[in-house]
Amino acid sequence: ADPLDQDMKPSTATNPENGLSQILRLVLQELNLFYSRDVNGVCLLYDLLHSPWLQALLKVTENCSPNSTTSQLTGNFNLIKVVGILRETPKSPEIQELRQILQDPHFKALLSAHDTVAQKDFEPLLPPLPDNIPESEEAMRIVCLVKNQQPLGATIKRHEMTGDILVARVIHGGLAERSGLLYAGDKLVEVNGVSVEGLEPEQVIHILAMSRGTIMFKVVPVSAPPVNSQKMVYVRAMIEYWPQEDPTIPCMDAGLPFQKGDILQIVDQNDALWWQARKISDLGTCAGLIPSNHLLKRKQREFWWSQPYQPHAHLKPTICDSIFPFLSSFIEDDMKIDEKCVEAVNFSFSSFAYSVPAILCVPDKGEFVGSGQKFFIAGFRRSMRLCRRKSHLGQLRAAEVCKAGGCLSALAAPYEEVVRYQRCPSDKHRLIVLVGPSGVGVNELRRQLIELNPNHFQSAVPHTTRSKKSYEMDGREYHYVSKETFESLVYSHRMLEYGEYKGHLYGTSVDAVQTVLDEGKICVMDLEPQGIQVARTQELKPYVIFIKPSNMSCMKQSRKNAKMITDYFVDMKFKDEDLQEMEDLAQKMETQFGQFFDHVIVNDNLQDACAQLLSAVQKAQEEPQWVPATWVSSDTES
Ligand SMILES: Nc1ncnc2c1ncn2[C@@H]1O[C@H](COP(=O)(O)OP(=O)(O)OP(=O)(O)O)[C@@H](O)[C@H]1O
Repeated sequence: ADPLDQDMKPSTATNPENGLSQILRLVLQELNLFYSRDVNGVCLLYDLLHSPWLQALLKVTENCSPNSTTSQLTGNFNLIKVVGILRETPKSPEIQELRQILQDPHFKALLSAHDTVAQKDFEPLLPPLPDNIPESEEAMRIVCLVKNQQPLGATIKRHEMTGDILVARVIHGGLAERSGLLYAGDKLVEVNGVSVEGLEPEQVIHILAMSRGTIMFKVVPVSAPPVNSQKMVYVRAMIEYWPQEDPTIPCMDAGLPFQKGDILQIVDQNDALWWQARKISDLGTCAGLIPSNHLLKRKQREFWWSQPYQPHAHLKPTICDSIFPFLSSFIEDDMKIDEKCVEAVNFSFSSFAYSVPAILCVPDKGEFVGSGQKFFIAGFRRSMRLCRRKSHLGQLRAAEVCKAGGCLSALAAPYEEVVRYQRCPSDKHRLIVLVGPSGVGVNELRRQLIELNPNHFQSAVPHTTRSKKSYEMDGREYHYVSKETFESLVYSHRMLEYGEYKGHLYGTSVDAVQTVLDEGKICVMDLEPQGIQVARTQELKPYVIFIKPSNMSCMKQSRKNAKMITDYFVDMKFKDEDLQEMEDLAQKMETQFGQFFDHVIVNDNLQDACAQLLSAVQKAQEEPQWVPATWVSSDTES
C-alpha cells in the first residue's frame, strides 16, 4: 500500500476542486507504468515526485492554502496538522527547530489569539433590544458592559434636588471610559431591567454587585458630554497623599496614593477639586483621583489657620461605605465633598521654613583634602564640614518642631509641573549636588569622583571675608572679598550657602559654580538639604543625589576603620550612637526633602557607591530627566 495514496485520499475525496494531490497521484500512476520499462529519465522523475519531502510540502500547502478544505479551520488546527506532518518527515536540524518553534506555548497563544479574532469570538453576546420601547424614550441609550475583573471605572451620585442617580465621574482608562458609552452627567434609569427611580446609590451598587456577566444600563444621555481637551500635564508630587487617610475624598477606592517625588501624569482637570492622574511608573493602569492643586492649597491654608491642630481623624466618610465590590463603581456626593473639605486632612506637607540660603559656621582654620600634588581640590575644608554637621541637626529639628505645631507653609506648591529635559551637548553641564547626613561619605565620594578625572569634575571655590594667608592663593583656596561685597552677594541671592565664624563670612556663590560650568566642567558640590531650593534654578539645573547610609549592621561592618571628624578629635572611630544618629538624620532628610532627590545612592561599599555616583552623574548629563517646567522653554523640551 502506497502511503501517499492513503494520505491523499481524504483530501481529494472530500474536495474535488483540490486537484494538486490528485494530479500528482495520477501522474505517479502513469509514471509507474513506465518505471518498469525504464524509459529514459522516468525513474528520476518518479523518485522525485515520490520523495517524502515533496509529499509533506504538498500536504502543508493543501492544509494552509486559501482554497483548501481546511482554510476555514483555525490556526491551531492547522498547527496540529503541520506538526503531525513534520513528525513524519525525515529528521533534520531545521525540521526539529521548526517543530520546536511551532510547539512553543507563545506561538500557540499567538495562533489562539488569531483564531479568536478570525472567528469574531470576542464580541459579547448582547441581549436583543426590547421591542416595546415607547416613543417618549427615544433619547435613551442602552449600554451593555461585560463584567470582568476590571473596575467599571465610574462613580455615581444622587442629585440633591431631583433625586436622580447620575454618573458622577468616568475614570480615565477604566472600562466605562474605554467603552465610550457612559459619560459624567448621564442619568441612570435602569440597571439590568430594574428601575433605579427612588433608589439610594447604595441600592444601585447592590444591584450591580449581584449581577453576573453582561450588565445593561439604560441611561438618559447628558445633553453635552464633557470633552477633555486639556493637554496632558506632568507634575512632581511635593507632598505625599494617602486616600485612606483623607476623609474628604469622594470615593476612597478611586483614590491614587502617591509619595513625595513621584511623577504624576494628570489626565483630567475638569473637576476643580479632584483631578485624575496616573503614576508614570504605572501608565498602563486606569487613572485615580488626586486632590487638585486648588483643593490642596485650600487645605494648606485651613491647616495653617486651624489652631490648635486637630487631625479630625475620627471623621470617616459614610457615603462610600458600600463600595460595589466587584466592579468598583463608586458613590459620590458633591455636597458632602464641600462640607468635608473644610476639615483638616492627614497629609504630610513639607515645611519650607528655610527658603533663604542655609547658614553655616565656618571656622578660621581648615585643612585641604585631596591629592595635594598635581591638582588642588577646593571646598573640602575640614572645619567647614564640622560646622555643617552641627547645623544639620539643629535645622532639621527646628523644621520638625515647626511641622508638629501645624506651621505649614501656605506658599509651598503641592505639585510642581515638570517636563522631560535632555541636555544638548553644547549646553552647560548640570550642577551635581550631593546631600547626606554628616559622616555618610558625601565628601569621600565627591573627592573620589573628582580624583577620577579632575579635568572633568571640579568643586566650586568658596568666598571668604578673612584675609589671605601667605601660602594661599586668591581663587584657589578662597575668593577673598570685602564684607560689603560678600553681603551684596547674599542680598542679591547669589550665595548658595554661607555662614559666619569668628567674625568672618564664608560661603559658596552661584558665580563660583558658574565659573566651573563655563569651563565646560561638571561642578560637584555638597549642600545642606535646606540649600537645595536656593540652588534649584534654571541657570544651574541641579541634579540632586542623596547619599544614604545602609542599615546599622552593614554600617558597623563597613565603617569599622572609618574615621569621623568631631569637635575635639581629628580621627575618631564611629561609635554605634554616631551610626544611629546618621541613620535617624537620613530618615528625616528623606521625609522632609525627598521630593527634591533625583537619585538615591546607598553608600555601603565605597567602590560600588562611587561607581553608582559616576553612572548617575553621566546619566544626569546625557539622558532625559524630569525637571521643573520653568527651567525649560517649550522649544527645548524633548
Ligand atoms: N562606604 C564607605 N565605607 C567605608 N568607609 C567610608 C565609606 N564612605 C565613607 N567612609 C569613610 O567615612 C568617613 C566619613 O566620610 P566623609 O568624611 O566623606 O563624611 P561626610 O559625609 O562628608 O560627613 P562630614 O562632612 O561630617 O565629614 C571617612 O573616613 C570616609 O573615608
